Amino acid sequence: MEKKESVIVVEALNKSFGTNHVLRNFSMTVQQGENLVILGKSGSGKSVLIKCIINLIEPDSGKIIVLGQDTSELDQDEMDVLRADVGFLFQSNALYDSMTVRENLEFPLRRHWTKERRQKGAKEAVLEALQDVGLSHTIDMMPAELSGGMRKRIALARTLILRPKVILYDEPTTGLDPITAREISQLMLDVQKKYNATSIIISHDMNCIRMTSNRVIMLIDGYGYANDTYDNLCLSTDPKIREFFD
Ligand SMILES: Nc1ncnc2c1ncn2[C@@H]1O[C@H](COP(=O)(O)OP(=O)(O)OP(=O)(O)O)[C@@H](O)[C@H]1O
Repeated sequence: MEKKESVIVVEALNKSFGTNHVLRNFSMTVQQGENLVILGKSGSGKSVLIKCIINLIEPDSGKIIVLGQDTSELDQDEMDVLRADVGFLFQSNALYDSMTVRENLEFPLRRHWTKERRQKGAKEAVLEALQDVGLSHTIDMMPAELSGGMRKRIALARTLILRPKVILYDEPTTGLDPITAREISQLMLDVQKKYNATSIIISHDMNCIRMTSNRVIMLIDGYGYANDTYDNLCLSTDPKIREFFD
């Protein structure tokens, strides 16, 4: 089998808040081009894990390597550079309501691109990102004029505009109707294919997980309880796993 590069490595991660031991010796590896789903009950520590990976929360112990760099060794500037390679799709979408779609998409370029690069490439970058999510016609619209599914697509376009090597999806289909949720899942697959991006997806939506995952890690009591494909987990008779699939 082809040996792929590890894009994210988490080793023996521990994180507690007082007596609440959220992550206990948690380890995982995400390979280049892979869509990895983290599945766990509410409060199981999925968001804490993602926040540790992008250094928004400091772990108590353990090691996190993102794109070959040990995040604990990076200063603020180096972390900012790394964050440009790690796109985050927030559950809330986090679009700016007072800006048009175009301005929302230009926003990350202001922070991460030089002025010269912006002047040369911003227009094309916005157009391509909108094309990727099938919403070129919304360029001059305001977020309030868009449906929930369209806002999610625009938020994804804004994530894609910096061509991230890694995309972190936080419950990408929550709050959407089943048909729109399916369209977003398909779009996530299209993005994986087009950009060969590596993704971590936090989700409870079993349809989304079935469609998008190459592998699923189940986070239970702070441990990586199971680590397998959706299809294999589906066949498991373990009651803790069945809880999610029945
Ligand atoms: N900054 C914080 N301070 C104290 N406790 C926190 C903090 N952030 C998270 N926690 C606690 O860590 C635990 C895991 O929270 P987390 O948000 O990671 O859960 P989750 O699996 O993402 O849940 P959900 O699916 O509901 O979003 C919870 O008990 C939460 O109260």
